[in-house]
Amino acid sequence: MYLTICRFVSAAARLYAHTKHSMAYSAKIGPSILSSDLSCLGSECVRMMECGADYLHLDVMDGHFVPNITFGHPMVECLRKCVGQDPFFDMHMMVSRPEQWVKPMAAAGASQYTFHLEATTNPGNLIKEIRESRMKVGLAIKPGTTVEELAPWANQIDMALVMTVEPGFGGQKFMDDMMPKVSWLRSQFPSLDIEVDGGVGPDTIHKCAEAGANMIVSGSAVIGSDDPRSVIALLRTAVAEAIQKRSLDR
Ligand SMILES: O=C(CO)[C@@H](O)[C@H](O)COP(=O)(O)O
Ligand SMILES: [Fe+2]
Repeated sequence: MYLTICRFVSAAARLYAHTKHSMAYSAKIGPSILSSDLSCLGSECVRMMECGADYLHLDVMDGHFVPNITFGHPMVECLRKCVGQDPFFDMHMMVSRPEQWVKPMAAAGASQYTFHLEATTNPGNLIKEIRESRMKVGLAIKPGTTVEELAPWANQIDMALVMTVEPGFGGQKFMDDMMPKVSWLRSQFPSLDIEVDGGVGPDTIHKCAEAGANMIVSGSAVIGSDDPRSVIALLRTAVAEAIQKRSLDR
């Protein structure tokens, strides 16, 4: 009897340790507010947080790196004042000179600075500058960039963003053929935060979750829904279940 209890306790401890290790990352849903009524950005951010968002994904476009213009750090500063200190701002910097906006974005209240690998010749230096500005570091790749190009930086960043559309516009069709990039990254970097962005919603979330993404950006599917709270919950459940399954399979 004593032996049976000991075996049970040690198996439970192993399972706990295993799960704890593989749960180094968790399911997080970040609505992209680009899809909302841009005249009401502050209240839309508040509404998304009230609907259960884990973070807010803010798309900055400069009309040069991508063929569209959105907003810059003055808007981020206003949004920070509007929502308070708590919400995590993931800045998706679709800009040609990402070095230029590190300090202004940090001062405006950005939490994470996600820049594009294609936009800089010196990712190492940019990573250092972002850290010195006390923000987390995200590194994004466009659909045409291979994941092997991102890999050398993966141990220095907090999050890798695999774009699942060509950056520039919300409401585009999800590109399934980006999923092997996510699977490869998950296999090589088991505890890295991996984000997907573009065309992600209830119809495409399972592919992202199974491939190993844990940070999910969703614009039109969440913001355009009559019930954003349920969509956010559905997306999070799909990702959490996939994480749990992976931890049991290992
Ligand atoms: O960065 C981008 C587009 O460039 C995204 O963040 C989109 O804004 C997401 O919107 P949906 O594709 O989910 O509608
Ligand atoms: Fe984005």
